[in-house]
Amino acid sequence: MASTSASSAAKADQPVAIVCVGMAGSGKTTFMQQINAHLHGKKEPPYVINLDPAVTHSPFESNIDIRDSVNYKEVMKQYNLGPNGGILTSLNLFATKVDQVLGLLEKRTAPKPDDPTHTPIKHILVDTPGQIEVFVWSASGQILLESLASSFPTVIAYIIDTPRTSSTSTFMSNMLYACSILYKTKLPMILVFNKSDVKDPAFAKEWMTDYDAFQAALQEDETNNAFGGAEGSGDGMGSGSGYMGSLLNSMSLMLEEFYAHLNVVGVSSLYGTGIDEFFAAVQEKAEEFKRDYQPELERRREEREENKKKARERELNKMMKGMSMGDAAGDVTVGDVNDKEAPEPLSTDEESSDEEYGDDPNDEYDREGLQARYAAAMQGEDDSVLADASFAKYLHSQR
Ligand SMILES: Nc1nc2c(ncn2[C@@H]2O[C@H](COP(=O)(O)OP(=O)(O)OP(=O)(O)O)[C@@H](O)[C@H]2O)c(=O)[nH]1
Repeated sequence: MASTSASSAAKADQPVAIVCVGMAGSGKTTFMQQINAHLHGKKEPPYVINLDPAVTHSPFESNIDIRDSVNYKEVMKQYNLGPNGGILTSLNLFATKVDQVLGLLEKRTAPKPDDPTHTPIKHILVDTPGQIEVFVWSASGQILLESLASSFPTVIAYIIDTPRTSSTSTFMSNMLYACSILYKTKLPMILVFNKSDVKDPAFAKEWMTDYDAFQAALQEDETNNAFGGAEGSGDGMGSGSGYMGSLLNSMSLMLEEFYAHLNVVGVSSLYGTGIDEFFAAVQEKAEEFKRDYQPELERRREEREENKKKARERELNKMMKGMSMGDAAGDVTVGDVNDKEAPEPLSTDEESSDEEYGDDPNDEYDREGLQARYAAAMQGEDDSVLADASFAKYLHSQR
């Protein structure tokens, strides 16, 4: 599959995958809705994937929705998890279906030269959970992103709440967060300063390009005691200890190199301003992906192939150990991934209940059979085992 993906990724007319990440309240959903509407308005409907299992109401339709495959509330109940654990485990379960997701994507985005009425898909929009770390720092988030990037030019859009980023300290916190996402995902990134109707993001662009301007703002924040804190607030001196100032100062120097790799756009998702600039940045980053990121991805993939056999063995052993611990996890199953345009519904795995393991409690889930099916699945011959309850139990035991 890797070589197919690699060669397909090299095609020039491929759609660009835009993965939207942003903190809760940054306006990620409104932004997604706006770019979706913008593309529909241009008669270039995108392919939309929702990876947020906990979202209760979405103002736009998704072609693939994690909620159709994983029941987040059931996951929380069965595994006795809180909201974040529920999102993480739902993503883990969904990641086992990544091959189906890619299969659908490749099918839907394939050119149809024989059909003159066919509108080619130019953009794939991916919505992610507001708990950024659950997506960016989880193994499943990594699997989903890497799989996407192995088939399509992929760009991260980091949505920032501009009014809440206007002080030097919140700005720097956000930049460090963006920096960590960039280094974790190793994908080109666009900083989307949202809510430009409330606060003009010009200040942020200036701080990112003009060191002196950031210094001046820092000085002002210090003078106004914007950093507060024990030393600064109660001594009547009117300014902080200087610790925050010097920390922010050093960080701004350090981040100069990082800023050079970013595109910055100001948008108002509410009023639709800045969306054209955003898509221009997407185009630029997609080119950058093909030029700079793709060779690195290929190199990493080859490196992984080298170690794959050993890793398979290790994982298999770990899985066997995990399952013989007598895990009492429930019967949560992951439904097959289907999309809204699929002509015929795919079968679900609802039947993959405990009878998969046999009635004999000493059977240890039919180790040999499972081992063989797992090995087959790892070779890409059969992915159905990844969705059954055995694997759900394994995932649970690995949390
Ligand atoms: N003024 C203004 N408000 C906005 C803009 N974009 C989003 N909002 C508002 O910001 C709030 C949060 O927006 P959402 O789109 O729900 O944000 P989110 O990041 O998806 O939040 P979660 O769903 O909690 O992850 C809503 O009240 C939006 O109306 C904008 O460009 N300008």
